[in-house]
Amino acid sequence: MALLRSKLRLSIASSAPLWQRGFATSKTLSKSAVVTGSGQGIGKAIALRLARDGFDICVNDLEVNSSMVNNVVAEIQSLGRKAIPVFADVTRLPQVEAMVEASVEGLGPLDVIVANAGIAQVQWGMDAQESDLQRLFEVNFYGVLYSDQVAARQFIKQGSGGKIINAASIVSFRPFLMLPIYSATKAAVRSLTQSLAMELAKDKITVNAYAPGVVDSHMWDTIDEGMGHINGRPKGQNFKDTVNSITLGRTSVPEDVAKMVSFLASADSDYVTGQTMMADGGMVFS
Ligand SMILES: NC(=O)C1=CN([C@@H]2O[C@H](COP(=O)(O)OP(=O)(O)OC[C@H]3O[C@@H](n4cnc5c(N)ncnc54)[C@H](O)[C@@H]3O)[C@@H](O)[C@H]2O)C=CC1
Ligand SMILES: CC(=O)C(C)=O
Repeated sequence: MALLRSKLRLSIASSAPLWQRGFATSKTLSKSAVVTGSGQGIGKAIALRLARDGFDICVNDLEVNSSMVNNVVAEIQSLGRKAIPVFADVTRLPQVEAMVEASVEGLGPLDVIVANAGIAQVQWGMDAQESDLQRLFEVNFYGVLYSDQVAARQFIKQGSGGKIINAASIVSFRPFLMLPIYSATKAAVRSLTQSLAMELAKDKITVNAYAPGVVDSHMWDTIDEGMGHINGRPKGQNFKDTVNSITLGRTSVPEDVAKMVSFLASADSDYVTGQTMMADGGMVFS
């Protein structure tokens, strides 16, 4: 029965064009998604939202975060969807390859990858060292590129297209003071998203990115603390201060971002590619 189901999934996946496949619900054949860096924060919210949308989820993060990952997996399973934990460092191509392989093995054909894993570092551009550049670009750019490449190869092998969704930021459009190298990595992700959209359209693969504004997550805890070291503001103040430049008058929560990613992962976005879509409460108007 399981074999039949997986053969059925494969034949549906490979025979119907993406735009005819529509949404899966828990009662229909499911789709699957890999979400990198989904042990916490925005990635976790995306993983849970996509699970609610009907996806089975490969939950990825670094092994050091295994307990968080296992909790996300359990939460998804309690929603009635399949989930598997895969510990992989997205800066290492062989680990990304093994991650996608494990996802296909455990959950069936891949439909969506969300290249979400990222890190930030507060500093002045004038102080940035080679090791800072290396670390930030390795995770935020190489990690996204490797995830996209490996997923795209899998989509091409399956022959039915797919959706690549990258983590950009509003700093892809306009850098934040004290986040110069981080901002440059996110501008690079926006550019890569456009290039791969052009390159992969012939394979029925769309490539888009989401650009959050200020999101209450572990990342902003570290940004707030780092900025505090530079400008002396007390803990939490740099985060709070951002509200002054948010049109909707509040910082965001990971679920605000997950709603946009849900759209980008759905059939409703089939005619959208090469876009970096902002979910920032109106901080940057493009
Ligand atoms: N928090 C914010 O305000 C914003 C975040 N973003 C982007 O959204 C994405 C998610 O951010 P948050 O959830 O806020 O961050 P977070 O720090 O809360 O979570 C990021 C996750 O990525 C994982 N990760 C880091 N390096 C990894 C690696 N090499 N391999 C696998 N996993 C790795 C971390 O362990 C962590 O669990 C990032 O790409 C970030 O740059 C963009 C705009 C705003
Ligand atoms: C961390 C980040 O990208 C912003 C815009 O806050």
